[in-house]
Amino acid sequence: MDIRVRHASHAYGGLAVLSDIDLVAPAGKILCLVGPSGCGKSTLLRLMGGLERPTSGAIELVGAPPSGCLNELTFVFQHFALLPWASVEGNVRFVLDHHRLSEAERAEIVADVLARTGLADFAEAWPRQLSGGMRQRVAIARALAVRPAVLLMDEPLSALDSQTREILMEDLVGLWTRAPFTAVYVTHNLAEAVRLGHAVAVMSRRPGRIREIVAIDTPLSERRPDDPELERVQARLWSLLRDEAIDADRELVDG
Ligand SMILES: Nc1ncnc2c1ncn2[C@@H]1O[C@H](COP(=O)(O)OP(=O)(O)OP(=O)(O)O)[C@@H](O)[C@H]1O
Repeated sequence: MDIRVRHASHAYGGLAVLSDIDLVAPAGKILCLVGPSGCGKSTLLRLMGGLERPTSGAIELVGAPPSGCLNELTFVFQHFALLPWASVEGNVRFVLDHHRLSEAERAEIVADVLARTGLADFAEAWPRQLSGGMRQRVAIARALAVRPAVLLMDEPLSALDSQTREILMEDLVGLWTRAPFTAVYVTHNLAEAVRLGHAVAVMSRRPGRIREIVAIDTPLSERRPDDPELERVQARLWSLLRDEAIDADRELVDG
């Protein structure tokens, strides 16, 4: 399923946050959104997910959802928001509770996503026993359990240390390579954007506009941290962002 943003603008009261965003997140690809602090990345993601309505313009879902889709749009946030009183398995099971599924179907989905995210041996563990990386795996497993048409990810790795981030990036690439999903992925981190994005949409400072969409052709599974082509793309992204980021930073200090 594609998610299409049609000339969307958004304001909070008198604060214009997004201006005339026209963008497609194509089915089966990961679209990264980068931009200076406060430019409206999370707001755009929330509009895409239907948590807010744009002040003007529209958001459309186009095409058929994947087979077995229980929720078309699912979020993964920076903070994992796991249920502390439920085990890993219980946390995943929870999102299936209000869907009409047999017990066997439910068990199959839970076992499948726990295996895909490397959590099969941790099914009985409690969130408090898990490292940050493992907790975020649970959040990803929970999101995948509903077989979403589009996975909306808001800085999912930014609370993690750099080594864990690297491992989870490899996990996400593995998950996508084995079973391609559609995702919109907000990040501050350009290295993450060039590792995970089939395309990277660069936003201007607030009110956020799309400055440019940079496509990256290297297959995800062939991307390495020190790949010179990716370093070149990352430098290009930084050249697009640098002045906007400096101005956004000044705006926050002055404001
Ligand atoms: N619910 C809200 N009510 C009022 N203002 C809001 C609300 N949510 C966000 N804002 C403001 O809208 C602007 C854009 O916020 P948003 O979180 O979308 O930006 P962002 O690019 O994701 O920021 P960051 O990179 O810092 O995470 C900011 O100035 C923020 O303070």
